[in-house]
Amino acid sequence: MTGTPVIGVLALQGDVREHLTALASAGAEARAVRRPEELAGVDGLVLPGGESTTMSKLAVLFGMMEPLRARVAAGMPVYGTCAGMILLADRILDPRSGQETVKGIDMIVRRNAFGRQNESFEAAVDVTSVPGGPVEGVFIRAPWVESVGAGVEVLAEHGGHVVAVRQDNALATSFHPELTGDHRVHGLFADMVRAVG
Ligand SMILES: NC(=O)CC[C@H](N)C(=O)O
Repeated sequence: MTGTPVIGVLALQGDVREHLTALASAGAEARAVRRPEELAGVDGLVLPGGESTTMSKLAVLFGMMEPLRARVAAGMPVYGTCAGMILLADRILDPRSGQETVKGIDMIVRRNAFGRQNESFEAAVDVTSVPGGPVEGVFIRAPWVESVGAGVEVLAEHGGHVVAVRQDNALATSFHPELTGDHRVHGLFADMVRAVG
C-alpha cells in the first residue's frame, strides 16, 4: 500500500476514542465505524474493549454483524482487544445465551478468565513481532485463550495462559494497549494493514 492506511474502530460500544488516538499515533488515518457504508470505506478495523455481549447485540441490531463477518472472511485486517478478542473467537467457552461472534480466529476463549473488575491488573507482556521489549498490558475483566487451532500463531502468554494471537489477517490481545502511551501493538496492526493494501 502506498500512502496512509485508513483504519476504522467499531464504534457501537467500548473504548473507541483511545483506539482512534493510538491508531493516529501509529501513522494511520483513524475513523469511527458504525454503519455498513462506513465499514466499506476502511482498509482495516479495530474491535475495541467493552462488553462483548452488548457489542454483539448492537452489531446485530445495527445490521453490522453480517457485513463484519463478510469483510473479515474476505481478508480485511482486523484487531480485537479484550471484548474485541472475544468477538473474533470462532468459539466462546461460556457464551451468554444468544451471544454471537464475528469469528475469524480458530480459538476458544474464556470470558472474564482473569477475574472481576476489581481484580484488574497491569503486567509486562512479551509479544512476538513487537520489537523493543515487553509491552505494558492492562487486563480488565480480560479473557484468555483456552485453545487454538493449527493455523493460529501464539504471540504472547501471561501466567501460563495465551493472551495474544494472530491468524492470517486477524490479531487479538486479551489486554488493552490503547490505554497506555505505548502504541507499538497498534503499529504492528498498521503494518498488517499496509501489507494487505
Ligand atoms: N475490558 C473488556 O473488554 C472486558 C470484556 C468483558 N469481560 C466481556 O466479556 O466482554
